[in-house]
Amino acid sequence: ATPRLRRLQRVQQLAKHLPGPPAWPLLGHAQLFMGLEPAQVCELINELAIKYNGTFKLWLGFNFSIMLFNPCDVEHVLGSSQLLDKAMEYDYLRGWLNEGLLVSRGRKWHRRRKIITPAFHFRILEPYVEIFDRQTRQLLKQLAQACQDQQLVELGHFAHLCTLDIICEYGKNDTIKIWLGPELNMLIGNPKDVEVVLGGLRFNDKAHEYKALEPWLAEGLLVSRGRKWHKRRKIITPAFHFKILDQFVDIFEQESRVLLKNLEKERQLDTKEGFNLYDWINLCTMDAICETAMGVSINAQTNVDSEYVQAVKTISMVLHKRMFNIFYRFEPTYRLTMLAREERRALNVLHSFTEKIIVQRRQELLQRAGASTTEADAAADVDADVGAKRKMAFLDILLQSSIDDKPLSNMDIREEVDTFMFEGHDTTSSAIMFFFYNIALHADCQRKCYEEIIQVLGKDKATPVNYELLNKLHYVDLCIKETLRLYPSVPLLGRKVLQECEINGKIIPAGTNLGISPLFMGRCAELFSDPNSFLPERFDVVTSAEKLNPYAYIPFSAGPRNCIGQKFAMLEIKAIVANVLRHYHIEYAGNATEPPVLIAELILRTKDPLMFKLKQRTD
Ligand code: HEM
Repeated sequence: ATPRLRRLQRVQQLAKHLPGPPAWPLLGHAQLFMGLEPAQVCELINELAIKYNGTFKLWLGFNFSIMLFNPCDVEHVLGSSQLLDKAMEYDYLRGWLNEGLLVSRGRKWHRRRKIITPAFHFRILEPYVEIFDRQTRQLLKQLAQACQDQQLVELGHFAHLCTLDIICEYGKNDTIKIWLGPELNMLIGNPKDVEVVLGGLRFNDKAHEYKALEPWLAEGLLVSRGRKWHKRRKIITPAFHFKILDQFVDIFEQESRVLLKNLEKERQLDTKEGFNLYDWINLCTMDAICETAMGVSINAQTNVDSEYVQAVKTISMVLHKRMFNIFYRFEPTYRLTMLAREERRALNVLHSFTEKIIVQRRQELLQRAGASTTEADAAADVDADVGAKRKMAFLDILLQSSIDDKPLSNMDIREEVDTFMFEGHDTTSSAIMFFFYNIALHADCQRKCYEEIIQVLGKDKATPVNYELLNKLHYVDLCIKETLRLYPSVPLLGRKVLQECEINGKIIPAGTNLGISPLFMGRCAELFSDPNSFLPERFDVVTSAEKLNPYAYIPFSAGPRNCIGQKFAMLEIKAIVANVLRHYHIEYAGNATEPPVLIAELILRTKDPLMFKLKQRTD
């Protein structure tokens, strides 16, 4: 027998004498845990501990564990200087923590522990107490408010915001480091450093967190790197040319008309608590991006239950969870979760849909290339079975592009189209929702927006918006910019340092993650006067005294890897808000004196939905 087999035989021999539930061949006790929710796993372990008097064995396949609940046993293990190595389950942490103190062993652990211990000396901890105190008071205020409102208090959430505030406290105005195990993260808070990072191509690689996007977006523009990114960016840039955007305004117009119908139903319901505007806007922006990116209508606004719409919603939820919940970060354990199963199902729907459209459109283009001009024109008017229409700039440009004289494969195109789908709808809907929130709270701003819209578009509500008219909405433009300062749709950007480098005198080691927060910078008093007030005029180049630093205001990021879709986004937002505002006066139905609790995930959102009421305009 091999040494491994001999070891297993020995384990099996000794295990026989230990208490524990009966085991199945090969599976061991794994079947006991299959399909259980995390809370049920804890309950089961608790029951087994009681049943077997504090000590029991568990076979998970060939993996043998003993669970110890008896204080004498616990003392023996934790008090020992021999039993210092961590269990196999900790290996999943290595992808993130590498050999940080938590998982390291032997001599390495000893040495590290020795040098890290002084960092927790009371003299070092003492100055932190003031920060804990201040942040806890803030936490208490939130809790007191929650009790007053008789809400159920979700402590975990408040605690999370409190720790975020502590980090921001350190980072005020500057660049700070945060160690997560051996992984160094730098949070960059000053525009000079931001300029070095975003202003060139040296820091073009995205941070580790973006990996969660790969199952859906593969190597699309948002996550790709190096030469691939360069070449793709070059061929995609023309897709956002103003002549192409001009055609899309029709789509924005049509989709906002459908939105108006849905809003009218909500207005007629006229409930006391108002309604969640975000959900309707999100469906509207999903319709708009689907039609502009792929040329097909999914009719999300009229068919919320469609498989594709549900899959987009599922995948957005999965991405949020994977990026921000540590339990879903480690691939091997993640693969076994229900979430992973949901993700696989949703990806299958999304990828098959995109592929079908690409294949079909490629064939159409080939047929048209081989046909005479009149035949081609006739074919151009026929919609295919998935409802393909003629305005297909994004997909068309990709299909007609080549890199190194080779056309892009279906997979190449799919990743870019999926990237548009992802980047192009939650971002704009978040911006539109916060826009309405801000102007609902600032009656004067709402009035000015409305007056400008009427002045530019005229009184006839049936007049469609177009590219030229939207560009004349100057005051609306200022309100959108100010909204994105206070509520940037992408609250955090991350880059990875591949080689040791210098940022304004600071030497940054290779492997560091760089974090830049448009949300934090947008509210920094050193960068914006009266930062918490909604003051759209600050962006007016003619009247504003404030000179804005392009690296302080970065909702669309900045530099060569900025948002490629920003002009598209501004047009779409303007088309939707202009159409809604000329029909309705917007009222905020929540508590206007309390700012919403923000959750800075992949896309900025509020803890509770923002609720609105609408009043039909009769003038
Ligand atoms: C208010 C709306 C939007 C905001 C605030 C926004 C913001 C951003 C930000 C901050 C980035 C940089 C991300 C990073 O470095 O990790 C980005 C990248 C990107 N955005 Fe947007 N975006 C918006 C709308 C759109 C739309 C409508 C589209 C497409 C139609 C789009 C397509 C992209 C793409 C493809 C990238 C990746 C560019 C690259 O890496 O070269 N975005 N966006």
